[in-house]
Amino acid sequence: MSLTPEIAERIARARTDLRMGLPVVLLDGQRGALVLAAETLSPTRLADLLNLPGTPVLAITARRAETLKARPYDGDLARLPLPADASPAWVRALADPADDLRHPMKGPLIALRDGPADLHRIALKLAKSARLLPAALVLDIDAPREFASAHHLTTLPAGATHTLLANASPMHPVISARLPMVASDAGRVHIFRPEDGGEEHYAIEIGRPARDKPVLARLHSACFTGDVLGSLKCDCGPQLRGALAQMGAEGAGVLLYLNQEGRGIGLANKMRAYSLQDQGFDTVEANHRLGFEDDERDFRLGAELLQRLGFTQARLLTNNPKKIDMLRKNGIEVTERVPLKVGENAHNRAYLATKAAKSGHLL
Ligand SMILES: Nc1nc2c(ncn2[C@@H]2O[C@H](COP(=O)(O)OP(=O)(O)OP(=O)(O)O)[C@@H](O)[C@H]2O)c(=O)[nH]1
Ligand SMILES: [Zn+2]
Repeated sequence: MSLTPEIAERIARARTDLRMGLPVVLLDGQRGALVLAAETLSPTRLADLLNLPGTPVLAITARRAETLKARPYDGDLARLPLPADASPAWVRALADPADDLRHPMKGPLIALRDGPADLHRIALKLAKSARLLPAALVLDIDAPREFASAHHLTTLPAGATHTLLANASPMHPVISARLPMVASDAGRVHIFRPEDGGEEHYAIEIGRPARDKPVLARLHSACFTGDVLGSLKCDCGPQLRGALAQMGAEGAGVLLYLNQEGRGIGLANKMRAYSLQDQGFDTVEANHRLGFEDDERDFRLGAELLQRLGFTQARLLTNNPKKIDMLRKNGIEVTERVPLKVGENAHNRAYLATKAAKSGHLL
């Protein structure tokens, strides 16, 4: 009945469970697996996990496996069996690259070749969507439904979870209100909320842009450090203010403020990436060492929000061709790329050069 949570709602619960260090149970027919996030694993929960029948494995992404010199036999991930005496420090050292340079020899790590990896893949997707380090402990268990019920654990059907995590959740408008800003007196903020319990996103409309003409638009990804603190490590703050100023000067535009902090890895992971950058890695290498792709954002969201606001054509303020491709693939005609070159300084010059060299940004 409708008072029972649907799968998207159970996934939202599962994210919270994993962030608190609780296990969740993935179900696949008669099979099932217990999943715990490596980042939030407590010593007592690890001890109890090791006391269950079977050998838990640590699933890590192929990116993290590359740094650890483990073979990702499953393609996009590697499964590392836990030694019987595995400690929380052992798990932590494999999941978190913070101490890689101080303790470089973690191996040799022998990854599993045989057996299915589908539940491990879902476990990693769940950890990423919970904005945790992408590393998860997975243990196949017998009678998974009974186990989950006895221990009050959230259960998720594997197939449907995989599908839902791969698709952007529908967004719904919540409220909009007028907001006079430095850039324009005629500002309006719209709040959108996804169905899956994820982050809300905002649209800042300047003036009343015509719906039947290309709108001056910006897809801005949240950057707490740049937008709020005035960080000099990136160009986000000046880009945010520059885009709003241009919309104010033209009298019309729409800026989507997408809460995809740190190119979609979350603020804690972005600060982990900054800590690796302090050790000498560039922005792309740091993401890879953490186990992430260079960019984990989903720009389908931008297309959906533009459409919800009634726009089908945009003049896009960006230096990132991937944003243009994604909008075009998702039903928005990008009639023009409007370059947004502001905020270069001595601290972010290398960062901007790396984005141009490795991530395809236009100079
Ligand atoms: N993971 C990670 N994220 C970063 C780093 N520096 C900045 N960011 C994030 O990168 C994103 C920058 O977003 P945008 O400026 O919208 O995107 P862009 O891909 O540079 O494209 P354009 O600015 O449109 O050319 C924000 O979410 C920042 O939080 C970093 O070193 N590592
Ligand atoms: Zn930034």
